Amino acid sequence: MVHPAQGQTVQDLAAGDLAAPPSRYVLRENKNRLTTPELAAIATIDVSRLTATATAADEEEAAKLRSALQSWGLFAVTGHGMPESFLDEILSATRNFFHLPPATKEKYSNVIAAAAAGGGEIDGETKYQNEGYGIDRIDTDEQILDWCDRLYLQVQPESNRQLEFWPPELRELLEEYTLRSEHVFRRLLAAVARNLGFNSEFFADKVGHNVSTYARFTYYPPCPQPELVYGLKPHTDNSVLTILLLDNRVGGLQILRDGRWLDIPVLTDGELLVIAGDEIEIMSNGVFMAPVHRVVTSERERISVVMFYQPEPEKVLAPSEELVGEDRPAMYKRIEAKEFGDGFWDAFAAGERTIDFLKVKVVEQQQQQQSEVAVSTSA
Ligand SMILES: O=C(O)CCC(=O)C(=O)O
Ligand SMILES: [Fe+2]
Repeated sequence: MVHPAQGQTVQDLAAGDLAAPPSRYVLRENKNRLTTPELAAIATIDVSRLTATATAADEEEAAKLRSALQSWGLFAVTGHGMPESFLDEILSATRNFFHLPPATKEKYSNVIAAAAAGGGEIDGETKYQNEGYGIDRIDTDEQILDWCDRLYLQVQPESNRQLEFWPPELRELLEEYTLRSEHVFRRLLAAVARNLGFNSEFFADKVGHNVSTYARFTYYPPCPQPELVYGLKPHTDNSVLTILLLDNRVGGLQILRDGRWLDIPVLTDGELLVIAGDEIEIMSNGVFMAPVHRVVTSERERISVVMFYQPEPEKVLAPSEELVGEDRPAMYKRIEAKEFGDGFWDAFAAGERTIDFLKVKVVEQQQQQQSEVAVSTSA
């Protein structure tokens, strides 16, 4: 059972002049920052140069994209056509939203029936819905909580928008950002397909033309002892690709590479970050891997605005047949995009990757069978 008081936002908690974070947030082992991580040397890709009729110079950009996806699974993006002033406006509006009085933000609460059910306490437990403002879902008393609050909204398809969760001061900006960042997503998806030798529409057809897009505005309050907590625990994204607009003042995003955590540098103003998600890993049969990443906090507040591009719910996620062969067996089982998406939150609360939590990866089983065969033949 989860104590209802756990539904308190981190921002309210942090405003209470704490000497140390409460134990629910404190990591059991020091998994966080014993040493100062190195900076990740990530590539910057000019998306305006990712075209189907590429010149030799543009081919270089496409090659850079492939190498970035295969090495890091993440890269910075320029040439997206959005003015720096527009991105700044989104960041400022996001900061302003989180600085509104608690009672104003409560109107968008992700606690189910906050008003009707007396703070959302149902059968002694706090119930959360995905969309809205608050903390991420708590499933168990053992769960170590992340040092962040968020506003989570479905932005596409438009017919699925639950506008009662949309703060008026973010609405127009989000509408425009949704259109513009989908353009970037589509361009990248086409380039990723061409990179693997397919036509531009190859992945677009698989994910559908009516993608499910979610926006996550995250606020990481200043933390009195940042080394004890996660801003956001290690995870991979539930997305084909994720487009991130990051705080241009404070870093904190880290990526796991070869067993070590590396800092993603604060981006140059006007740049976006792109991360490969679980769905592209499955569809590419592991040619492109979703990188494990996390956020560490500091004594300074930090914000991010993240767009997750997911396939239409009824689409089936599976390794593309063209990428499966004798030398590369299918590494993932087929799974409906909706089932995969629903599993994400269970997995996230449990601190696991959805791919592992839902047992979508099959390669280990095959390897296990092979090693069993090896053992029985050598015996
Ligand atoms: O805030 C960030 O920098 C990254 C957030 C993130 O990884 C996510 O929302 O999935
Ligand atoms: Fe993420």
